[in-house]
Amino acid sequence: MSIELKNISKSYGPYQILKNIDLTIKTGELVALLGPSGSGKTSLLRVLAGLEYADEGTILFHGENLTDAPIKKRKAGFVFQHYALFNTMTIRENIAYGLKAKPRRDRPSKKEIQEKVDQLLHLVRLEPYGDRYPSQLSGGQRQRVALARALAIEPHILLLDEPFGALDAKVRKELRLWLRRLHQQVKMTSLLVTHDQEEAFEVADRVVIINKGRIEQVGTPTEVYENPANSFVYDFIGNVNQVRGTISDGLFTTGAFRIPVDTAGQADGIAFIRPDEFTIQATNEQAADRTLSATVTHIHPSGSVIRLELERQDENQNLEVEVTKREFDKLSLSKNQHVFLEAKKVKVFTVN
Ligand SMILES: Nc1ncnc2c1ncn2[C@@H]1O[C@H](COP(=O)(O)OP(=O)(O)OP(=O)(O)O)[C@@H](O)[C@H]1O
Repeated sequence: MSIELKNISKSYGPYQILKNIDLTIKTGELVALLGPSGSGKTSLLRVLAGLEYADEGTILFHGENLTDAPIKKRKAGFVFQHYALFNTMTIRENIAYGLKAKPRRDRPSKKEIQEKVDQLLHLVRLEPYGDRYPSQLSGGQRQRVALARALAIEPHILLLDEPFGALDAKVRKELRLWLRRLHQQVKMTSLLVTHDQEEAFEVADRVVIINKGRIEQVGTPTEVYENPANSFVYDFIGNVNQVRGTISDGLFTTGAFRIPVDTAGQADGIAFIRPDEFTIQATNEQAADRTLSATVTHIHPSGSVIRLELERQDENQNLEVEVTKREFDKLSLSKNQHVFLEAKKVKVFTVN
């Protein structure tokens, strides 16, 4: 089941919270909607599900116009952050709930329901827990039950709103790998809402970055990480150093650092450089134009990657650099040492 959103807009009173959203989700694709708090992720999901209606625009489910159709017609399975399991029902009963609640003519037989529940318990790896109650499971296990329950009705699309948001970091990590594998098995067209960049990048086929109700970029995790479309996306996805400077006649300059840019004329600019995109030169001479002069202020020796804090010598600015343990040992860096940082990859945006 493919989904197409065309020019979707929505306001609450004077506040426009979704602005001309165009998005296509292909059949069987898992797309993550990623953005800061209040950016409109949940609102978009609700409009898609039929829990809210858009003021403008069209929603197509496999080519069929369901813009004004009620929730039922869209056949969506939901999983929310807070496990809405029925506490007085066993896990089996919880999973079977949606099937038992069907009108008699659509309802599968008792035996079919039992078989379906067995299959789903197997799919979410909870076979031994079918006769327990939700309070006897861990948070992660309960979310797996919630997913099994959502899948029981054989939805056309799966909508996941921060499904692992209430769980601790370790369980979240396990569950997102598990979700990835589950999705490979069931291949259900799915939309995952999250504000966690790592989660979106690890789980999704494609990522949609949303900010203030507008889509900033859509792409595979690699495309978005390697080629952020604008300064918002660069800043939002992962750690990045932002170095302010000026653009003049095709050259971005800050201190002795200069690199060519496509922008013509004069403007203020910001160069974005990720911490792992520097080469450290422990020499006394500046070897290249794209080099910043800096002093090591802190060394955080944490595992195979060493994180360094440095202070620029020509400006009052701190920089963050990451090097492999191997490179760090080779350079034998120490606190207060002066180095040059050569930027291997830089992206400059003009400041509006
Ligand atoms: N029923 C409502 N009435 C008025 N404003 C609303 C309503 N629901 C959401 N909003 C506003 O719409 C904007 C987008 O909210 P939404 O819940 O979609 O954001 P979100 O990206 O899902 O945020 P979070 O990650 O914090 O859940 C927010 O500014 C919010 O205050």
